[in-house]
Amino acid sequence: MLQIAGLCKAYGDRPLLQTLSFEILAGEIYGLLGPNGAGKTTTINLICGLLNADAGRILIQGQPVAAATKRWIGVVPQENLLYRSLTCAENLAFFAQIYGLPRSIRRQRIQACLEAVNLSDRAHSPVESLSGGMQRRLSLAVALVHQPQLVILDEPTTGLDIEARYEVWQLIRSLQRQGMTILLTTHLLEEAERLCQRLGILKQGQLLAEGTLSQLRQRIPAKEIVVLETADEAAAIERGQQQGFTPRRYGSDLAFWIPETLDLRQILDCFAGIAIDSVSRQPVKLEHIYIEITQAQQRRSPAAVSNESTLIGSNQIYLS
Ligand SMILES: Nc1ncnc2c1ncn2[C@@H]1O[C@H](COP(=O)(O)OP(=O)(O)OP(=O)(O)O)[C@@H](O)[C@H]1O
Repeated sequence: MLQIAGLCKAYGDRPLLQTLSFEILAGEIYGLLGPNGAGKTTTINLICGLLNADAGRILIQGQPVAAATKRWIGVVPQENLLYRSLTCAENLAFFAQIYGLPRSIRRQRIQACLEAVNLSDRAHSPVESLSGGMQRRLSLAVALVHQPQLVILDEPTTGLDIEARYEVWQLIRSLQRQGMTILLTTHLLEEAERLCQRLGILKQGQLLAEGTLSQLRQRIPAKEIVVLETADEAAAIERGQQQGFTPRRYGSDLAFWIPETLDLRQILDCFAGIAIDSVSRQPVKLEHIYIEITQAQQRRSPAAVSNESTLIGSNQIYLS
């Protein structure tokens, strides 16, 4: 559906995208992940034809970006681009007109789009009276009005509460069921883990890794991750390494990759003689993989692991 090959883009003399290449298959949800400033929105703007590349190629259904390909794409930008004083139906009518939808089908498309995002009962409500979640759903309806084949969602649930987020996730899945291809950027790794079939991890304009979750998971050869709280971290790191555990720091947590499944008693036995205040065990999650990939360059030694703060949920077991 979408092929990107050798894409380069600089802002002034500052290179941003550096020979970026990836492909999105028809019907999949592809997650483009990466830290702030990695180049995700720039990539989206290039796909939409809002920016011109310095080098490289973008093909949408085999066609280079042009007026025709723009009609195949629906975009939900990071910020909702809605007319706040107009109603939901009026906003959709405006964008339907911009896309040149014939008057004869406009009304029916507007109704279908409102229905698709569960806003039929708010058709005549002004945007400014809608909750944040409803406004986000209306943005999605706007992106669908011209029946695109590729839907691009730039951080679709940032700032939404959990219920609104679930609703948007449900909508995204229903778009996929209807045969649409979806490119999604997000900082919410749980969102990516739940929705995306394949993921690309972008940093400083380069794709550091790409694949399904299970392919990316191979970056961490561990059955589980154990987080220890101890006053004697140096001794714990040394002991962990002697046991074949790989130490990592996630935020302020000292963690170890455990290559086999051990019960709590076996874990404690491995650290016998070291005062351990608590042990928590976690499955390997996308958060761990993402940190491993994006911080690989910064890591100097196993103990000097990153201080970048990332919180990872845990089932903490406190001892005594
Ligand atoms: N028009 C522009 N002129 C100059 N620099 C720009 C322009 N647009 C973006 N940048 C810079 O390019 C870098 C990448 O921006 P971009 O918005 O593509 O990143 P991103 O991965 O989407 O980040 P975020 O996750 O914060 O949205 C940033 O440092 C940004 O400040």
